[in-house]
Amino acid sequence: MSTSRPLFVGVDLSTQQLKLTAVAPPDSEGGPPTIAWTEAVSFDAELPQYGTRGGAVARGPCVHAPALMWIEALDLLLAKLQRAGFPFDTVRAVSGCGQQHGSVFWAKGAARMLGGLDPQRTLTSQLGGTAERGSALAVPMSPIWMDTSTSEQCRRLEACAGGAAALAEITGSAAHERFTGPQIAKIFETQPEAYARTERISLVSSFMASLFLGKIAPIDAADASGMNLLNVRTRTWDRRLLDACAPDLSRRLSDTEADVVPSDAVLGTISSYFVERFGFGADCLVVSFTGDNPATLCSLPLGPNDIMISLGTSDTLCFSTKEARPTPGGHIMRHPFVHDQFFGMLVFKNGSLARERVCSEHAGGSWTQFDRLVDGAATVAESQATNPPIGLFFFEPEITPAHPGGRVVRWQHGCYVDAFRPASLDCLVILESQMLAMRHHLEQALGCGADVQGSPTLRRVIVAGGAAANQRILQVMADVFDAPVLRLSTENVNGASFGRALVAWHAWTTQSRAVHGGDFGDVLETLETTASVAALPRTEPWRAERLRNQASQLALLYQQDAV
Ligand SMILES: Nc1ncnc2c1ncn2[C@@H]1O[C@H](COP(=O)(O)OP(=O)(O)O)[C@@H](O)[C@H]1O
Ligand SMILES: O=C(CO)[C@@H](O)[C@H](O)COP(=O)(O)O
Repeated sequence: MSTSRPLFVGVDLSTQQLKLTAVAPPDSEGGPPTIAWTEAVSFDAELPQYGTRGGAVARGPCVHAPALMWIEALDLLLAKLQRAGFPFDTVRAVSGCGQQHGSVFWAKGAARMLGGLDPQRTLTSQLGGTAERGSALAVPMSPIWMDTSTSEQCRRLEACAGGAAALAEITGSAAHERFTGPQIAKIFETQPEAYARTERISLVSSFMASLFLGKIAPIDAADASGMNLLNVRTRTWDRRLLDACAPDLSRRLSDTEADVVPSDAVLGTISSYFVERFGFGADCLVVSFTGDNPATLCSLPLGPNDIMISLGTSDTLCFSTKEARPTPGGHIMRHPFVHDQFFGMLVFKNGSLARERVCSEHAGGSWTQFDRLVDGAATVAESQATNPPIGLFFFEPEITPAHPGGRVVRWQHGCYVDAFRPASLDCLVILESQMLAMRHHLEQALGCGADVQGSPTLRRVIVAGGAAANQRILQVMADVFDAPVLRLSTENVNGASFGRALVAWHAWTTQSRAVHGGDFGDVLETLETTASVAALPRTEPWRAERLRNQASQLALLYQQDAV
């Protein structure tokens, strides 16, 4: 074992990139851990041969990603680190996460292939299949969270449970097209031979863990909550729901006594492939991987009455809750580190990509120019407090509220318009509409009994994700939620991989009974010193009036445009 400063790694296989953060524990006990290294591979730009846009291949409602691209991204990520002199031998533990709900179908023989990889060759060249042996993947294109093609399977699953509310009572969510159970059902129905050839099914998170582990990794409780298959209270598969999706599903999902493992469980040591090819220590631990949203929860010092908003490809809003009280449009999932608790989540699909679209239409794709247009519109906002413009920017099918998409609705001067005057008002109004939509749906969720009390007792919003770099977005967020918006230090650009690096550290110290050993919550508390206020709510009365009017008009647009 190397004697230099130990590092702990978090890997995030999200929608558009594979990212890695390595953290070093604090020099003195009690301080915050520091980021020692970051690296990323962008799917579209660095692996163009797979033809993805925003990390996905879309054909109508079917949105998939090539699982082999994800494998090649790991080859590339580690090769980049190797070229940069990354000290692999100092890594004591690896954990990680992945975009939620997506599934990887391992072909028969895949587990054997994972356990016998040749360190002289890349993962891609071996798992992608060779002349001598087939691919490790039974289904090359993995359905991902942006897929909306499983409405029929969703209705069937709800019928099997006794309705949408009954399914939500069991699994924490009504049936959602992107959830893994309906997706598996569709693969079974449309590709029965591929399903028959499937040895195991992983989530994107447990798929990445499997590569590091050299065997198929178990699914963790937090990410399993996004499948419509897990009884969210007992943490066991609901056999009736499994059978409603596909035959012999249970043995394809787990092979151990427990159906799912805690999201911070130590799964074993790293595969000898990584030891021999890159120089990881043979005793480097692999700690359970989870979904990217629960992973972000592992990176923020979230206190009572705080909410987390992650602005990744999707916009998501999460809060901790002691009780599982599912809400109609939201999700209740197992908490990633407080094992007897849950978290509530609202997901908005038209998040960053919708903002990017507006940015490209009006600002030529430059965020600096976009910001100028937001500022320009903000100077006249005061004069529009009584009858302010508002819109629905549903370019893609929306999750919250459920909407088929392909539609932008603009409301100005009391009527529907095709374009705002000036057209660049889109830049400010999309931000206001997105944030007001979050608040609207949070209030509905709170009405159903979440622990967070809501404005005005909402204490803080803590943000993460790529778009959290944008000050204009955070200012509108602070105004709408009427609460301070905090961000961790700007170098901490990827909360999800950072959070999992912290989990890796905590799991290692707990296992080795070394320095730390306390609660994971204590680790997160040390991060308070790195959090700073990025935006405070502005208090001019006209602004409150504008937002109030926009909120009521938005609720009306929802009703009028309801499907
Ligand atoms: N300055 C900015 N302003 C607004 N959005 C931004 C800015 N910088 C990055 N983004 C957005 O961040 C998104 C990527 O965030 P990220 O958290 O890396 O996504 P994911 O984890 O889903 O791959 C991009 O789609 C981009 O639109
Ligand atoms: O579908 C969901 C959560 O339910 C998405 O939030 C995915 O988990 C993708 O995450 P990002 O890549 O946008 O972070």
